[in-house]
Amino acid sequence: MLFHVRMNVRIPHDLPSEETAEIIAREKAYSQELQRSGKWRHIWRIAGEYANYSVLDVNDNAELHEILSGLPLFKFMDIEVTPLLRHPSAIRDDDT
Ligand SMILES: O=C(O)C[C@H]1C=CC(=O)O1
Repeated sequence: MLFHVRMNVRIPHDLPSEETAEIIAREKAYSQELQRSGKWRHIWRIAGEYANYSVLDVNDNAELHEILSGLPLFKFMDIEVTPLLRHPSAIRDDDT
């Protein structure tokens, strides 16, 4: 199942910089591992915002929730999820 996910990040300004850097490093490793596994298909920075648009390919809603709630930055994020399905006019074979 494909989901479009918008993640808006708001890290409190008073969080110590070492802690912020450590969380961001863990976030990067977590997301890159999921990208390598094929679960996290796309990640795009939204220009001018500390936010991203991502496409995740997961088995079900429960797996999506597990992945999103496991994000090291989860507690500093607002997340919007949109379920996707193949468009009847799509011509690419690899976008199901
Ligand atoms: O920077 C972001 O958009 C937040 C986050 C999501 C994946 C990742 O590596 O960082």
